[in-house]
Amino acid sequence: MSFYGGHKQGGTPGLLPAPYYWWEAGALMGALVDYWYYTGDTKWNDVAEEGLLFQVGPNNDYMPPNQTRTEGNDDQGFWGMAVMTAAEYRFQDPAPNKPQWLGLAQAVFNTQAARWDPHECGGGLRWQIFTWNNGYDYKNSISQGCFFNIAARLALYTGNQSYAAWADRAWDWMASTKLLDPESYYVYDGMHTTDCSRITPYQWSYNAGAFLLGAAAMYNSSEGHTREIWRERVDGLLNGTMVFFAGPDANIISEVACEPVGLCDLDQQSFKAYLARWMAATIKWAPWTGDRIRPLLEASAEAALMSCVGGDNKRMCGHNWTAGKWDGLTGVGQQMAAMEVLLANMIDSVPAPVTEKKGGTSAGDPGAGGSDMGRTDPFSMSKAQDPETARTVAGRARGPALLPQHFSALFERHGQTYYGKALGRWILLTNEPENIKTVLGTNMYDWPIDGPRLFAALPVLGPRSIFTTNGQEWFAARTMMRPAFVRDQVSDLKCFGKHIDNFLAVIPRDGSTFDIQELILKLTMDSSTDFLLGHSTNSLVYASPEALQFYRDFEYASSEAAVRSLLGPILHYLPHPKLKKSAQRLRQYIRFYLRKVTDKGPSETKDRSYVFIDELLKLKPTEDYLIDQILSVIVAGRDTTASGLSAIFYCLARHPDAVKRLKGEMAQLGAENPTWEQLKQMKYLNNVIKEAMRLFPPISTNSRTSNKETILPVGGGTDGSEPLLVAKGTSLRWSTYGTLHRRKDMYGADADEFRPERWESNLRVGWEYIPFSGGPRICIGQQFALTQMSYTLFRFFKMVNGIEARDTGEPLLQSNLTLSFAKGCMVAVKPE
Ligand code: HEM
Repeated sequence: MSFYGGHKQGGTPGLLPAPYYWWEAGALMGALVDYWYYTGDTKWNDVAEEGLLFQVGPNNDYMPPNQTRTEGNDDQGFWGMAVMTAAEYRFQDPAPNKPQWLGLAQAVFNTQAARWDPHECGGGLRWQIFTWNNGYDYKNSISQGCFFNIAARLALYTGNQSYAAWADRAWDWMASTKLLDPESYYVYDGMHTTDCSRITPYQWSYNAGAFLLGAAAMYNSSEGHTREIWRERVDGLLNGTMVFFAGPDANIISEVACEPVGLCDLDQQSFKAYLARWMAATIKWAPWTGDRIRPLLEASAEAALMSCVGGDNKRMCGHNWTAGKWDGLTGVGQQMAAMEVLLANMIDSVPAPVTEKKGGTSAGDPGAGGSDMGRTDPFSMSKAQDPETARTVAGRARGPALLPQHFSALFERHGQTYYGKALGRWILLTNEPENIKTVLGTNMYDWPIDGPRLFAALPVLGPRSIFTTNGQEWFAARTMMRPAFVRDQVSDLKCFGKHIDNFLAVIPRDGSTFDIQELILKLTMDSSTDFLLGHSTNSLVYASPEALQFYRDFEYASSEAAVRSLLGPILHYLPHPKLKKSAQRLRQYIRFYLRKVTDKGPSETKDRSYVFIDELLKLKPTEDYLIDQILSVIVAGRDTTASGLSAIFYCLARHPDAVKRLKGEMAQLGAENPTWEQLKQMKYLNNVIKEAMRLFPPISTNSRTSNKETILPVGGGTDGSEPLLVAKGTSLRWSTYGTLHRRKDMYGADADEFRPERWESNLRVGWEYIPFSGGPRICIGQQFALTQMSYTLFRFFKMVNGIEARDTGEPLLQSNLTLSFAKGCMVAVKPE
């Protein structure tokens, strides 16, 4: 502790002096927690607590302002692992008004899961968080190791399977890229995203250790066959770890990549501390490993002690333990490593780590870190930051992370209409139905689609689509499409029914957990391509390579488009060859089917009365114009319907009472599949849909930009009740999610609750309920979407008896072009 000055006057708690990096201070705080755990000596507890809390940052997720400029995922990860240990060992809990250990670890996990990057090398976390930092193009094993380690330990501590699913994902990616060689279990340093097959072959002891402990946690929290798999992996990793043991009996830890040649840098001089720390901890969760690990720790501790005779006080430890003497090096890393390996030998005399159910006291916060997720600007801190514009990389795509409380709090703090700054640009935010009515309805020509809203759609849909045009051009596109959505077309359930059959066929009925959102996304892609083109992608059954490519391009293009909408015009004019290529391929796919019809006559699908493409062709538009509009309708209808359906299942999985009522209503219809007219009559079913779309509106936020100086009816004056003069070029944003749709003055004190019954009373809503928007540009596919959703619900609950939520806590939501569950919607069904 002589190196640490954070607890002294003038020092900063949680910081080591230069040249030590911030991450190593996090590791040191973890070492202090270990010191107390093994010895019972509380001397450094307050120092550790102070340091751990001082560095949390304004969003309580270890992204403090003075570090974020250069912060990597591994840096943040080391702090995350330190607080995870504090929760597991029941280290003194902070005062109730302070962030708690478990919640902090969850915050680190959440922000990192949101950075999972499927676009380069098929997944993984980048080393650096921010684009301009050296190392942003590198995916290193320690970043994955920290993430895997925390996810696995959170799964064990909380029992929540979604953490385990992420640990699995991280493991699978490491194994598939061979960064963690599934044969030898060696863990290599990393790879550049420019060449994902070229691995940097260095092996570091902390990589092996981080995966070893994580695998032990996974073993401990799993059952049956999965448990056996993790047992094998623990053994494999332990075998691989042997590469770090040197000396005559190959039983002394050595940093083999640099130590023998005396070239370990300051960071590397501390790595052995973590291998020793995690090997010892592994024994608690995977007890059979003890027989192999104990002798290694004992020999290493003896050797380390021999090196602790250096420095002026003759008590400083060296780095090379195989030398049998002090090697002339001193530092925090050396001290920490020697201490950890010594403590590790006492593993059998300390209590087992606790879990939430078995003795844990640390309070969790599953949604923690949400307001920092995907922050791309290290200078903007939480208070000034508009969470709607934050970016995240999670699950299937990127999007801002959303927390309803956060939105409401912003309006409570600033008033119902206020100016805020997002990524350096001023925008006007409103939660006033009257303002939204003006912008979308009465005064829509002053508020065209432009600015962020336009930049989202342009790269994929081009400048002539119904989504990117205004005035006459928009009107022409809408007029052309309108006949396609008349009642007869919308009520034709034949085409959709086929895809519902495929959807129901892949639902596991043995009570196992699955992600229903993923299946719904496939369902809506299959049905919308079928409806529009007369040919389905068939992703639920057998997809052709072209269809699969279309699916992938679509996912990629919509996530990139969302990012571009946030970053605005600058990014828009920069070349983006990958996105361009994706958009080209999407168009090519549609062109192929279009040409089939133009060459051979109306679509080959004879069992259907109606195919969108056939109808539009009768109007003789140009090919490219038609492609623009077809792609627009896929964008408009596919993810939105999937988002709505996922929200419905999410809510029903938590409300068995509602499922019971729904099934009661369904029972009155008999055994046949319902007609469109019958579905319309089902009051409760329709209220379920309405209520889920209130809480989780698929288009969670929207915007328009003023094309002249204009007036909004409210938001001005000292109390915001007077008209507000708005300058030309103002971007106005509103949010249905979290604010407008949850206004307590409209929906009552239980506005955050799912209660379909609320629609049975005389609840009269106008512009406070706009999942399908309003005014002349109201969603053209509203009836179509509602029919698909109600039919899906009906068929689903005809097949199963109930649905059960398999993820707990606040949902982690993200908003791309549409709202989705960042970690999927994990459920299980009860067969009829
Ligand atoms: C639950 C499902 C759906 C939701 C929540 C939804 C929501 C919306 C919203 C909020 C808008 C207004 C966007 C804006 O003006 O910025 C919109 C527009 C539109 N929607 Fe939907 N939509 C859904 C399904 C569909 C489907 C299935 C289709 C077609 C098959 C569709 C086609 C369109 C089109 C073409 C527009 C543009 C209308 C215009 O600008 O005139 N939507 N939708």
